[in-house]
Amino acid sequence: MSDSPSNTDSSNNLDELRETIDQLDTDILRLISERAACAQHVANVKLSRDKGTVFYRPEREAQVLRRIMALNPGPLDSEEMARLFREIMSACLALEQPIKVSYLGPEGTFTQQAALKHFGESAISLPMAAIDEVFREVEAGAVNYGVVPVENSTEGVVNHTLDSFMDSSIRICGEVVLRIHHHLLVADTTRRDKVSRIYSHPQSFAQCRKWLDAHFPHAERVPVASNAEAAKLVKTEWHSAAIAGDMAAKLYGLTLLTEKIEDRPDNSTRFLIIGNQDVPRSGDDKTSLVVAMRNQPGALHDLLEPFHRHQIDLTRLETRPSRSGVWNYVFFIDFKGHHEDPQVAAMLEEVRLRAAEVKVLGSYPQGVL
Ligand SMILES: O=C(O)C(=O)C[C@]1(C(=O)O)C=C[C@@H](O)C=C1
Repeated sequence: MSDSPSNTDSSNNLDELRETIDQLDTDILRLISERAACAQHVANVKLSRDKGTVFYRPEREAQVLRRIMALNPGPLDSEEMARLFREIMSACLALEQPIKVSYLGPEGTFTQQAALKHFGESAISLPMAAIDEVFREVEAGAVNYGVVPVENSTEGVVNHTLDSFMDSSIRICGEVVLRIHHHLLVADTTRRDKVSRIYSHPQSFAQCRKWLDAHFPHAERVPVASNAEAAKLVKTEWHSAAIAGDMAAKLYGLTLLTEKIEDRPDNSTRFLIIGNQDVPRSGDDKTSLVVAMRNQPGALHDLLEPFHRHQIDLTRLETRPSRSGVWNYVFFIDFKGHHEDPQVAAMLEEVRLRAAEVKVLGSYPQGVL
């Protein structure tokens, strides 16, 4: 079949456009390679200054990503562009030092998704069975960093994570916020009209409660240790479904029977990056503290008053029972700013005078992606 004139025009045009793309790809390839070689030089400079240097620099990564987002001319949106640069930096860092990251597993959990979002695909991610194991691995130096969930916008705080900080010297090096989309998943063998049992993590059941009440009021809800575990179980039972995310669906080859069944469309979870390093200022930081107050009237007011006076923006305040005495409480506080900012340092000085104990868990860049 011969091409009509207009087809010939457009195919010539297509050839030309593809040639342009080839040229651009050649340029991008050269530039990424130059960037990677530059990161290798950076590694040598770091090593020549300090043998025990840390290669991963959260504050610098946040600055790189923020700059790219600000410069982005489009048409790709800034988040998409930052994700591409995230992967380039991840590969550059892996040239300097392969980074090992433990996360609350098993494979396919939202925490793994958060770890990949933060560190990129070049990091080596290792699943742990429990939050305290993630802490232990980091403390023991078996991995460089850990990723644990800390709060969900629908379900609130993850107490296990807060409690683990009380007996540990671990620092917070970063945060990452993930939009959480839950799907109803089935296997090829599932009889879709006969679903009588649904597996999921208790938090996910809570986040999809209204949808389940409306669509599966009679199905048995079976809580399991993780969404990935729920996805695995579905493979073995013809009358069961699971609630889990994209990663678990992909990992276990399940089909999305209904997508995005979470009750709140803005459902998101915040994860913390834990490690052994103090992170310098990035220009847009947060700090987390744990504070024990003496058990006396007005203690909470006394604690918060310096924050107010120094105009420091609190982003979270949680109370947990202390482990050292009955009816003693500690406060977990997040606020905007870095502990080296003069205003924050002055405020902390005053809080230290009022509190029985203050521990700075870390100052770290606000989540960028
Ligand atoms: O600037 C550095 O310290 C680098 O090592 C380079 C680089 C990058 O690729 O931009 C890589 C890893 C660090 O975590 C931060 C940035």
